[in-house]
Amino acid sequence: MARPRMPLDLTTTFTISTIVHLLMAVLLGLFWRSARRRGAVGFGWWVVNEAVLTGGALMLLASSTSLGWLAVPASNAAFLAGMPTLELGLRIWFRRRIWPGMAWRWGLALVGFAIWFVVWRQGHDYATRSVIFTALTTLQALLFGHYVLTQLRSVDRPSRLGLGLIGLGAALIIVMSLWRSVQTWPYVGSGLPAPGHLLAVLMVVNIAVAVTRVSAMLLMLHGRVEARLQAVGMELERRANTDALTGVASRAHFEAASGVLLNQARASRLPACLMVCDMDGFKAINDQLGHPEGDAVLTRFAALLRDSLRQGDLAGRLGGDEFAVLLFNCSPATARGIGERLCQAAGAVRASDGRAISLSAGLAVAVPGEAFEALYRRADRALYAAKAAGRNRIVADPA
Ligand SMILES: Nc1nc2c(ncn2[C@@H]2O[C@H](COP(=O)(O)OP(=O)(O)OP(=O)(O)O)[C@@H](O)[C@H]2O)c(=O)[nH]1
Repeated sequence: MARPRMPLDLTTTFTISTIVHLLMAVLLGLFWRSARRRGAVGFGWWVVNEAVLTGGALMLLASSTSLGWLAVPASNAAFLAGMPTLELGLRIWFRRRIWPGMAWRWGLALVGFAIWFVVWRQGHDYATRSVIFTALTTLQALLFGHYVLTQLRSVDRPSRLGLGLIGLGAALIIVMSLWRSVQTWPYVGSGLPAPGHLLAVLMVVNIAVAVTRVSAMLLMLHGRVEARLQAVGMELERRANTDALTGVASRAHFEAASGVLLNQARASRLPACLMVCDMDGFKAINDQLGHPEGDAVLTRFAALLRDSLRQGDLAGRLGGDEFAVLLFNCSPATARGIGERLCQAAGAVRASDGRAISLSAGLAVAVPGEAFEALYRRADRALYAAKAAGRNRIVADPA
């Protein structure tokens, strides 16, 4: 058989390979430093993965030196460990179980290496070892690709995009390994070196896979950071909208949301009422039993208020012991009934010394097109009328 032309020799191939993996490892390492602060657990394993592959490529370079006896098996071990390390990173990243799924992966890497080692020790040539190696890599890539596919369903964009890219990398490895086997097969047992065009294509695919994988990881990291920022934003919004002590709407949120509900009521010609209520003699609870007990009574009352409302109604704390409820799609008669039941139920809220609380409430029915401020003024006037009439009652604004 004629010796084929060699456009690319082994040393150049391994040198390029080492540089590519080293660059990727450094790039990922830099991102990892910032990702760690944001809690991107698992990302570090991808840096390790790239470092292992760099080590593998470096040892391949050294295989033509006197260190060859150590470098050749060590580099093959590194490449066989590459795929399971990447999957380990993914599993930690997505907080998935590591065992028993990983046992198969590491088992295959170990057994595969043992087979390759025996073949190498028996003195078989490069082409024979290469065919065995590509068969093992194909199997590893198939298992890894299957894992990536099972994860695709359970993650959101852009993690899905990242996983898709990683899956593409695995598919590239499978196609390449099969092609490499077909190309190398005629040389098995011939003792000839690998054909040059094979090395060139391998190199290009190697670079493509490395770049694909690193881009995928960065994309996924970006997705994680975005998701965290979104969660933090939502939490901040929730805190701003909620009264910290009682858990009902804060004053600002109650006013804004009431404005929206009143507009909706007007547009759909539905009745809406505002009820403002204030505990009677609350100051005495604070003065006699202490501020913390006052807080506890406020919290208990707010829970009762939330439980007494229908879906679609809005409860808020306007300040101190004053609460308000916007009753949406609620007739004046129903609103009055709700208010009376609430005043009655308030008696079940007791302070630590056993005293029951009572409630005064003012009710105003929204005039279509009326602004929240005007409606509130009328409900507040009714509340004062309830206080003036002896407390523990509900008074409706006559307008
Ligand atoms: N424990 C507690 N007390 C508060 C809080 N905010 C305001 N207060 C107190 O609540 C009390 C409100 O008292 P008022 O509603 O004016 O008076 P009251 O004793 O309920 O009397 P009437 O409303 O006239 O029946 C004041 O003493 C405030 O200091 C709070 O977050 N926690």
